[in-house]
Amino acid sequence: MDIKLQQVSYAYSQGTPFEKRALFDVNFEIPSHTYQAIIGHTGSGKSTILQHFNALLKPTTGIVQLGDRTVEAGKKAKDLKAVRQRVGIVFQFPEHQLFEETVLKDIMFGPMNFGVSATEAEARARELVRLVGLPENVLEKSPFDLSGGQMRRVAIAGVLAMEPEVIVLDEPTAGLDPRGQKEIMEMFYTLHQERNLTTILVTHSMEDAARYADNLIIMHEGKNVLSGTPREIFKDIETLKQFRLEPPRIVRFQQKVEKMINTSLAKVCLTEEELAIEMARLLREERAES
Ligand SMILES: Nc1ncnc2c1ncn2[C@@H]1O[C@H](COP(=O)(O)OP(=O)(O)OP(=O)(O)O)[C@@H](O)[C@H]1O
Repeated sequence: MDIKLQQVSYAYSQGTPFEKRALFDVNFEIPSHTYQAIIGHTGSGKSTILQHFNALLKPTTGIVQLGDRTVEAGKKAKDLKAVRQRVGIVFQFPEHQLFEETVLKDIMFGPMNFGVSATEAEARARELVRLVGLPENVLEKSPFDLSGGQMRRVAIAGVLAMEPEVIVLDEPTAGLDPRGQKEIMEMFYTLHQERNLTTILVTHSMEDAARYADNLIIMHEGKNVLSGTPREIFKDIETLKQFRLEPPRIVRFQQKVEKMINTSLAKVCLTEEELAIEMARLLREERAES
């Protein structure tokens, strides 16, 4: 399902003395099956936008198109329940929302609430605990007896149990150790590839945005100011600085190397592996010349 925002503005507490405009005429489209990263400095409007992806917030002005459903300022939208099944949101620290006595019940809760049979919901839970990297015996445990990292995985399994077409990830690795962070990011990338899951990652990590996303949407002061592939976006460090963003460490390192050897590499490298390959190519060319 495609998501399209047209001239979307949003104000918190509209019409009160506390009114706070958080989005201004935001326009972009997220085609099905793509992996998008939304990046921007603190307060740029990322969390406000993501709540429009399943109509938790409705625009103050403008139109949000969620597949065949239209959410429009001042109009009543039909059948948002179906949209909420199709778009799963993994909020920051999703483990805070766990509440059932057992992991099994917690993962089954969402699908059963949407009319899935207990047998089917249990089958999904058994498959998903494995997929998120937990042993099957956690199913009978209380979620509150698990470690923070394990609780995070249970909460993610609960969102996946709804079998969404789109998954929205709000800083999904916040607070995890580096190994846990990598495992979770790799798991979502595998899901994106193997199940064609449209993935929207809201992140402060330029490294994750560079490594995983097909396209980046840059937010600044409530507006979408820039969009493009990671290579396009991270090529222009000066523009990024205007939006108070820095490119990934590896791109900054490449710049340092280029200054040292007084040569530009053929492309912006987004990972250490890419930079190593480019440097090896340079060495081969130099050997061939001499
Ligand atoms: N519930 C709220 N009531 C009033 N203003 C809010 C509320 N939530 C967010 N804001 C304001 O809206 C603006 C956008 O906030 P938002 O949380 O969407 O930004 P963000 O890019 O997600 O920030 P962060 O990276 O810190 O999570 C900010 O100025 C923020 O202070």
